[in-house]
Amino acid sequence: MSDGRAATRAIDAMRHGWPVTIRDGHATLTILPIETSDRTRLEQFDPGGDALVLISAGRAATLKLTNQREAATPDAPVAIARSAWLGFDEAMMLADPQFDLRNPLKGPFRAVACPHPQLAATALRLARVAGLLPAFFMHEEAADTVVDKAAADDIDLPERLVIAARARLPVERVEQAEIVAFRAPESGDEHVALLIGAPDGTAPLVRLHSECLTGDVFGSLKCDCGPQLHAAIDEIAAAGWGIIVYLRQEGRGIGLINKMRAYALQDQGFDTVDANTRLGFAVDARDFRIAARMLTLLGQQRIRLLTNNPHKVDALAAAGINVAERVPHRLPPNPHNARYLATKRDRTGHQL
Ligand SMILES: Nc1nc2c(ncn2[C@@H]2O[C@H](COP(=O)(O)OP(=O)(O)OP(=O)(O)O)[C@@H](O)[C@H]2O)c(=O)[nH]1
Ligand SMILES: [Zn+2]
Repeated sequence: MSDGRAATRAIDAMRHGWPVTIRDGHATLTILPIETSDRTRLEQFDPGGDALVLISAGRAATLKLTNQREAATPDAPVAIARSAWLGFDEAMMLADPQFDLRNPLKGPFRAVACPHPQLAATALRLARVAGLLPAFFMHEEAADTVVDKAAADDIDLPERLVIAARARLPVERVEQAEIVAFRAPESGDEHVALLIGAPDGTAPLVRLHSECLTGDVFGSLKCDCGPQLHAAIDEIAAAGWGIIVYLRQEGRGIGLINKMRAYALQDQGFDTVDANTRLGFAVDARDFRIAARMLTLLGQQRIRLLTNNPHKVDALAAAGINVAERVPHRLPPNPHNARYLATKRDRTGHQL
């Protein structure tokens, strides 16, 4: 089993703006997240000015840096050489898309062959887990905090998820309900399932709901999450029994702060897909194996799934869950989320 402590320490260091070394055998790559660093830290990290800047392929495409790359694979991380004028502020412009439309980028940027592309890919993944912009300064000298690539890649593996507690939880829309809390030892994520009604031997009606603080708590009109959650509780209650699997995968897995950044880009006119790509993330960064593991721990491997997203059905099936039926979960649009729903239909394969 890989060392989960080292991976957790790496995430913590990144959030604090401390460098982290990712190691695979003798190969090392040391990264300093741009978002949590500053001029002084950069000076300490790279006194000679010869570190590289690491960004994702999606961000590089947005910045039109891809055609200069040597790498043949379109998803490969992109390295940019620092030059005398590429200081901390300029690197922040590379990292954070909020200024893309306001500030014409300095340049020319020189994309160079990315050292240790596999380690760089792990670094970008860790940024997502840490909820940080996927952009780093990097060099090859070792830092104090070291994590093996295998341990870093394992940090949000669902296999070690366990049931931590369960209790009766009558809720506004249905009194017969029980909440089950799960803990993911490495990442510390606390996922929950709301069991509604009483098992009757049939396949439960299940809703996979990904956390949406803005929709679930504040009633945001930008998305359909809140109404979908409430309608799902009602439908499950009406069906007799079922489960809300509430996944702590805010913003389709990019975290709350990055989702707010995506919203700011949407205010500039980009849709939900392009906003994620401009930030340097996958359009959907969720791992539905977590949901499969939760259902398995609950003893429910044959389900009916409330969703419009065929990808959820495929991902559960790939993780060993028998989805006997997909039940559509459509709700009327409002003026604020109509474009969001149209984008889901037109660009991410939702059956709306
Ligand atoms: N990154 C990002 N995440 C968003 C945005 N709008 C909503 N979300 C997140 O999207 C997730 C909601 O997705 P779900 O309701 O599970 O569903 P779905 O993939 O659309 O599929 P359905 O089951 O058909 O509803 C939540 O984690 C929200 O926080 C956005 O504009 N950007
Ligand atoms: Zn939402």
